[in-house]
This record gives sequence, C-alpha cells and structure tokens, in this order.
Amino acid sequence: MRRTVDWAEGAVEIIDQVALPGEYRTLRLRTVDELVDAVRRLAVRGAPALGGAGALGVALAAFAGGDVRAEAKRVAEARPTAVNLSWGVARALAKLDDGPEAVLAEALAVLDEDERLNRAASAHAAEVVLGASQRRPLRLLSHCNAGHLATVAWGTALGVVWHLHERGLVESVLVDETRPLLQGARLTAWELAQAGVPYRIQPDGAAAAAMARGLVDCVLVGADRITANGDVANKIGTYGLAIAAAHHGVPFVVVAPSSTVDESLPTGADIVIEERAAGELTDFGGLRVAPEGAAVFNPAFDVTPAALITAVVTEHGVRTPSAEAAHP
Ligand SMILES: CSC[C@@H](O)[C@@H](O)C(=O)COP(=O)(O)O
Repeated sequence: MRRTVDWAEGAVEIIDQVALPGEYRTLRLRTVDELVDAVRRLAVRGAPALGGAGALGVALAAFAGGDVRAEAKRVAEARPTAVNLSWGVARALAKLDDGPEAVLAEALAVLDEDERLNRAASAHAAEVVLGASQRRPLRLLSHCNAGHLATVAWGTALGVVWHLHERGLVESVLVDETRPLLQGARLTAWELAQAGVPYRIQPDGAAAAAMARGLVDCVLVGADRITANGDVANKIGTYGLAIAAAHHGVPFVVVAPSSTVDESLPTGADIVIEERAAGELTDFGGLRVAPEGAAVFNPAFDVTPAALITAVVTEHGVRTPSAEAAHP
C-alpha cells in the first residue's frame, strides 16, 4: 500500500480517510490552509500520520515564503491531543534557517523513520503479547484505527497483528466500531480485510461483554500521547476498555513510536483533550438523530492511567516510566 502521507510534486499527498472504505483516493494539499483543513476533518489522522503531515506542512509553508513560524504554529495547533503533530512540526521547523529544501529533507526523514520505528515497536509488542497470553492462535481486540492509515506506513497496534498474522498466530480480531466517527468499522475493518485477517466488528459497548465471555486474549491499542508517568491518551473509549480488561485479567498493551511519548508532561491530567463538534453525535450519516437543541459531550480522547496498562511498547521495547515520574 502507498504511504498514508507523502510529498508529491510540491504538494502533500494523503490517502483521503474520509472517503474510505467506499472509495480509495488520494488528495493533494497545496497550501497550509488545505493541510489544516484536512487534519481537522480527519482526512489525515492517527498520531504518527499527523507527525508526518505536520512536518510536511512546514515544508509547504517554507516553500510559500511569508511568516513560516506563524504558519507552522497553525499546523501544530490544528488538533491538540496527539503530540506527534507538534513534534513533527518542530522537527521540520528546526531546519528553517537552512532553507526550504532542508526543511523538506527533514520532513522526508520523519516519514522514512516512521515505518521503521513502527515495525520495530510492533515487533517488540508482538513478543510481549505472546508472553502475556498462552492461547494460540490469538483472539485480539482493537479500538479505533492504529494501522497503516494511522501512521505513514505499517501501523502500531495493527502492526502487531501484521507481525503475528505472518506467523499464523492470529485467529481473529474483534474490531470496536469506535463511535462516533467509526474509525474501527470503516478503517480497521478495511485494513484487516485487505490483509486477509479474520475479523468481526462489534459495537464499542460489546467489548466488556466479549471479555466476560472469554473471547479476548489481549487488547491492543495505539496512543496519541504518553506522559512521563506512563499514562496514555488514546481514542475515547480506551479507558473503559482498560478497566474492563483489568477486571477480566486480559492483557492490555499499548504500542507507539517514541515520538508519541511526551516527557514534558508528568501525568495524563496535563493532556489537552480535543472536544469535537456536536454534529458528530446529533447526526448520523447525514440524518439528524437527536432532538433539536440536544446538548453534547464529545471528547475525542480519554486518558488511561498507567496502572491499568500491562505494557507500553515503543521501538526501544517495553517502556518503564522514569522513577521520578512514577513517584513524584
Ligand atoms: C497509531 S494511531 C494511535 C492513535 O492516534 C489512534 O488510536 C487514535 O486515537 C486516532 O484518533 P483520530 O481521532 O482518528 O486521529
């Protein structure tokens, strides 16, 4: 599959994730305005993919001239929770004094690294999963989309599935549909189907019941920001999954490249959680489903405390929170 985000003929080229699974198409983003809009609409989404998009956004701004730092700030602030976005922007911006070509070269280096680090992180995590559950082949549970589409290439939590599937060790994946924007039902299911991995989509509310019935050997999720003490921000619903997994003794493994780790924040309480538009809940498929004037609580992410997580795995292996962060 092509990269989720790339540079082509002076523009940022993305796989349009709003159109999937109905249509597989690419979009060319030629201005910072177009890039910021694509990030906000989730045409490009998932923390590592946002890191690549952020870095390339700075390249767009650098070639356009003008106030590149102000433009970079707009890109970095397009969505607040995934630290990879501002991390990618900062990486590319650090080369500004060397000119636009140097900015672009750094952005392309971010893209190249992404697949390598995701492959390494998910290979480490595959060993963690095999050690945490004795059953073969494994029945895994996935939330949101942490696959190829959420990264520049390969994926994080789904990257683990690819490694295990290559070895014939995956029986099936239960795919949380992931309300309200259905990244699981639309994107994860599409990726699993392409790879020939057996899967079933379930409503998010069925996850605890599936664990109670003994249908899940391990929960695998990605991350949008991991704080120094090991707390993890990820798609809304992840925290509830972790509580259910702890209750049922099901291993709960988080996989991410180290660019998702934010050592500057001591705990998850410091993470800014994006709140999204009411229409994502009041309307479904273009149809109004809630009463006119209904009030809405629509956080896009939640924070899972470190204590509920079996392992946070990066390209360096299982991450141990620093002693200082664990005992402030
Ligand atoms: C490897 S992706 C990890 C996370 O970014 C993913 O699980 C997630 O929560 C994405 O949220 P989204 O709102 O679709 O950008």
